[in-house]
Amino acid sequence: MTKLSVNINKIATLRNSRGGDLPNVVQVAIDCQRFGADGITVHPRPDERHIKRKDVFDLQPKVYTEFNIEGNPSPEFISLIKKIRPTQVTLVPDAHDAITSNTGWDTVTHKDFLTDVVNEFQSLGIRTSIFVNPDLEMIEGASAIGTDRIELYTGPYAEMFEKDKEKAVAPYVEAAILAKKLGLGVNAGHDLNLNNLNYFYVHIPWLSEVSIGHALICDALYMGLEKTIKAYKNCLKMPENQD
Ligand SMILES: CC(=O)[C@@H](O)[C@H](O)COP(=O)(O)O
Ligand SMILES: NCC(=O)COP(=O)(O)O
Repeated sequence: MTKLSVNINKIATLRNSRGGDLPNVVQVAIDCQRFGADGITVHPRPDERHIKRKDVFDLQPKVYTEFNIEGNPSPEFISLIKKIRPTQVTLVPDAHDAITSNTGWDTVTHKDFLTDVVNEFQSLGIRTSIFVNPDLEMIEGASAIGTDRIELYTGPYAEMFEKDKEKAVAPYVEAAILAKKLGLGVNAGHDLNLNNLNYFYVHIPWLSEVSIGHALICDALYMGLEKTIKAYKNCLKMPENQD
């Protein structure tokens, strides 16, 4: 079963816009889980533009599904993860001023650094995932590091999907096949939405998890959070006439 982890960064964006506590990030996380989310993802960035360090501590006791924390493994981030002990940590190479994640790791150049970080988190019983582009050399590099999973950066897939869906998904299928062969779990995320998600899932049905935030929260403005989460979960099923 492919799990849906709801990224609630944008709930924090809305809350921060007025400086109060509305919407309440913890209550939304509780409700997302009640509505069927298999996990909650947050990405506490250094500038705290949305999810703040305090949010992560407030969320920790209330996330009873899977808690996935994403971030660039700075000393501050590593310290936070060691205190929180989430289900999973997803390592992303984001620059501090990046508007959003826009590429995966060079797992060859950064092998030694990432190996140390992965070993440290795994020694604490935290599942590790490394954010990568669908580049076979980078998948092999991730395997050499010893990570539990990779997360395929699906921004380019989403962009190409609108023009040529077969061309969009092809490199991801190849990367996911290699990852599976190497014994890596396969997560995916970034710019997945109700339009492109099922096509991606049908071509890579052994996906462990998709983490989705921006489009899901935007859809919820029109459909409501419960109906939206159910709609995204429904995309993670094979069409009825296809076994
Ligand atoms: C790693 C990833 O793709 C997501 O965490 C994405 O970076 C969301 O971050 P923002 O919500 O800050 O755009
Ligand atoms: N890892 C991807 C994620 O958590 C959410 O990305 P997006 O759906 O906000 O683009």
